[in-house]
Amino acid sequence: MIMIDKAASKKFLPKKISLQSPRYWNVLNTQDAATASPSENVTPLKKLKDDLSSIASIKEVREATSFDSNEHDSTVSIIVVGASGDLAKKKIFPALFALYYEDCLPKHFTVFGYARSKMTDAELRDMVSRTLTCRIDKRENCSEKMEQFLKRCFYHSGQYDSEKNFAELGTKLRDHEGGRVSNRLFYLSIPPNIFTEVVKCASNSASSANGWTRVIVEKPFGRDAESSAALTRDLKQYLVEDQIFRIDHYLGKELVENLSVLRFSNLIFEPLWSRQYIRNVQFIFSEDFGTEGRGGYFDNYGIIRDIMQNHLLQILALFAMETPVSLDAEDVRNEKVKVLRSMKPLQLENVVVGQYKSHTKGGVTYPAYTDDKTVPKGSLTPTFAAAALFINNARWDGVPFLMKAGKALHSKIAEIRVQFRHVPGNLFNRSFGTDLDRATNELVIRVQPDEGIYLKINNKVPGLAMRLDRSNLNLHYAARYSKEIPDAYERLLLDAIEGERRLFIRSDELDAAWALFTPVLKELEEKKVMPEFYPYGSRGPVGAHYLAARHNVQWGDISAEHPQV
Ligand SMILES: NC(=O)C1=CN([C@@H]2O[C@H](COP(=O)(O)OP(=O)(O)OC[C@H]3O[C@@H](n4cnc5c(N)ncnc54)[C@H](OP(=O)(O)O)[C@@H]3O)[C@@H](O)[C@H]2O)C=CC1
Ligand SMILES: O=C1O[C@H](COP(=O)(O)O)[C@@H](O)[C@H](O)[C@H]1O
Repeated sequence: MIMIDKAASKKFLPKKISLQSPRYWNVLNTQDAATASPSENVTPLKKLKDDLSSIASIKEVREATSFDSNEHDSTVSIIVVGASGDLAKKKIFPALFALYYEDCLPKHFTVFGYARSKMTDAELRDMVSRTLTCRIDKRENCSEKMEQFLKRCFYHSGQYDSEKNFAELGTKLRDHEGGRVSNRLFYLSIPPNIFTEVVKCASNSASSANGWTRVIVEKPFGRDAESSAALTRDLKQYLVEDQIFRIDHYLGKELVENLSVLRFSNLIFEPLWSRQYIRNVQFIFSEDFGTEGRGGYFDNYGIIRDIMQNHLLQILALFAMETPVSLDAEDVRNEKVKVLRSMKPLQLENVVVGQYKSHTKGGVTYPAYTDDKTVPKGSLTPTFAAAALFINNARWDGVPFLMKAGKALHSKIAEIRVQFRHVPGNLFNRSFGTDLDRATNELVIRVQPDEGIYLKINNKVPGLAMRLDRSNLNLHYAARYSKEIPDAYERLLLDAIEGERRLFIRSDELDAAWALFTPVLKELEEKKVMPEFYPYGSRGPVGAHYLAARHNVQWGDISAEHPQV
């Protein structure tokens, strides 16, 4: 067995990139940055911007600023393991094409699909071509670019536990690398029960001999603290932590990435970001479709593992963390871990679970969760959950952090709602009638769809009377920015290629996340807690409102009107 040479792999571990990445520098080359006010902090970057002022595309910036003098002599091979599957078709190949389209991929790159299905290169290209679209705002040379991209895509059929098949893949990769320094990124887009065998075969028989080898691991990372720790232990027989890129695609979403910018580069928010001014924070995820087609996977996990333990908890950690020492991956992840480890153990009494049932509306009958043939009859798996969490630290003591996630609800939305405290001794109390709660400020960060940030403020209605209403200071992305927002997988794939780990989950973060949810998940299962049934397409179980009310909270999305321009 050829173990990964840890010394060698360390040697090829990437440089610290973070804000040093040319991609991040390029931000300052945009029209918006040109309007940034001068400050000491900006000076070195401004200088860089000036130096780069004649450079137009991201690719040119990458080339002009490359730290790596060997970049032109090195190759990157991206191996999509499970290439015949849903995620590969839906997200990974389209994201790779988008990066190619934007000239963000290295000069020498190759994409290899790997799966058991028999396919020729041409058949893979045909499959991939059906999934590709061009940017809405930039359709020039689209078909030409697609053709060029597809020429870089290849396929190798093999078993997931066959070192021989991976060695064959390795040989093909070597042929394509043509003697250059070889860097290899394996994307495990396969069911989790085969992660370890694939990593074993890939590392033993197809890892790079002279460059880096990285592995992107899709969720789920286990289904509780023990299985997650076992998975990490198993992977670490073949990889060092720095080679493992645990993906949580919510961290790649534009508005989630913007959270730190909003907090740490605007003086007006950070001083308010604590128990002193914030009454509660809400993390809301809802989908207007059920688990159709994924019931088999979902029934073993449920909504708490599928959405809360990872996507929503990651957002919470970013929201609540202290200011990191820097934006380097380790500094940011250190702060996130501290938040997760400061959380009060989640009690069953602070959790509500639900499951959707069939509902007929406008002559259309929508199925119940258990109507899916891949779901066992009588399954108690929650398709909805709400939870009240608390952070036992000086900044957040006593502030309820509410989460709500559900499938087959009335809308598709993901948002963060920050409800501020009442204005003490408010002079305008009488102008609001009796519902003072409605007069508190609320900051809404709409992660998707129709990205935006708006702040609900009280405002005088123009006229001779002293009448107040609630209005929105509204940053609506579609109106403000003409550029299309990249898909989360684009950002994360590019980060993995560049060795930027900030948006990937470190093993101690994962342990802390599971430590928080595992006891309550076990209790739900052991006690066979009955989910509250809610009709497909509804707003979910009323239990979620009682839970919020017990913590003096009203869900902000209930009466929400979503402002646009
Ligand atoms: N689909 C999605 O939207 C999301 C998926 N994920 C995660 O990404 C990974 C891939 O997801 P997805 O593409 O939906 O998965 P699929 O079920 O489509 O599986 C991907 C490929 O793996 C192979 N495969 C499937 N089942 C097995 C099995 N039991 N044993 C061995 N090989 C198998 C198949 O390829 P072949 O038969 O050709 O070898 C299949 O095409 C999973 O870990 C999933 O949890 C995460 C977030 C969202
Ligand atoms: O990880 C998952 O995310 C999707 C939702 O992702 P989005 O980017 O479309 O919001 C969810 O549907 C799926 O159940 C879950 O596994």
